[in-house]
Amino acid sequence: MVPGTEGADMSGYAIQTHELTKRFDGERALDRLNLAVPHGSVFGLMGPNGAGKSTLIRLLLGLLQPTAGGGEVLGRSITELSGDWRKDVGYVADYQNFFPHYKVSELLAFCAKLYPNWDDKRCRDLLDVFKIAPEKRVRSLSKGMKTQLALVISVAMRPKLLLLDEPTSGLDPVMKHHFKQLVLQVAASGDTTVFFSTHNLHDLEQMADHVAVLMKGKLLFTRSLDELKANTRKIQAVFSEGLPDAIRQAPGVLSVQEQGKVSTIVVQDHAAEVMSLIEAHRPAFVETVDLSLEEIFIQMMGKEGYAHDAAFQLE
Ligand SMILES: Nc1ncnc2c1ncn2[C@@H]1O[C@H](COP(=O)(O)OP(=O)(O)OP(=O)(O)O)[C@@H](O)[C@H]1O
Repeated sequence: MVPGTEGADMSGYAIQTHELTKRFDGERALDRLNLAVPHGSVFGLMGPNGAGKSTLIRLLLGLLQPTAGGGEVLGRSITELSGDWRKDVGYVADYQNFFPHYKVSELLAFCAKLYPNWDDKRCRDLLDVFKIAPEKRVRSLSKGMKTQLALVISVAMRPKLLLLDEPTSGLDPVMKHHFKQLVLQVAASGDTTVFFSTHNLHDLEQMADHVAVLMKGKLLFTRSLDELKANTRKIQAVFSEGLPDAIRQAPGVLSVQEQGKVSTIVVQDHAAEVMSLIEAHRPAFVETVDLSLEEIFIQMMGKEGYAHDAAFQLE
């Protein structure tokens, strides 16, 4: 086994799901999800309210049982009852449910006994960064402070996998920054896979190297961010007789906009072929322009028949 890949399955994925399905009262919250999260990646799962993000994370943790299909986390089946492997999984939920009457120091002492890889120095350093006073009662912390405490615990346990459910939603801008920096530091070690859900495109762009979009329980697409950016191109071309139909209908064309004689063509995965086709039709002018992640998402959502604003927000 390659050093540092302990806990990944033989195919190098920290998380894999196979036709994973969850119904609540007959309603499908997750619909035949096939997802593969590479070991060591920072994987961002994007989706609007009710898309199924929390349901997926709770299934991965074994807090819910699937209606059909299955999956593996760190090479172990998510339906396996033994909880042993979960000591390697850090989890920051969208709502923290710690023992409210404990002091922060008591909660941390409890965690230190629970997790075999607990790193006390790391824990103390992080409490300083987030300015959480150990003598405070957990119940007296604000929602954002509880989220920070959950991250401190999840990082101090030195997890192989860190699952974060909309982690930055209750944090102020300064704490959001610290939080993201910390997650990136953890990920940079290469030993920890980070899987986080978000509504926010900027979080995705700043943190993730792989992305997936979930809508109404279905996976719309999943890709590495570099690949997504490299393989999606905007081509602007001027044709004296207007855009030929052969180009409009070419494989990989996500959208076409025409303003006067200028055609703007967004193409995915087939940019070289579309470019050759354009040149064969002798345009008066042609150039290729990079797209921002926001533009790429708008295009891909449009291709799947969704309005982009239904899926994500910008800050
Ligand atoms: N315990 C439950 N019982 C019944 N329905 C549920 C339960 N948990 C989730 N659902 C339903 O499953 C669907 C997916 O919910 P989920 O919480 O996974 O979405 P989400 O993407 O995390 O949303 P949000 O961004 O608002 O947190 C929703 O329609 C929700 O109402």
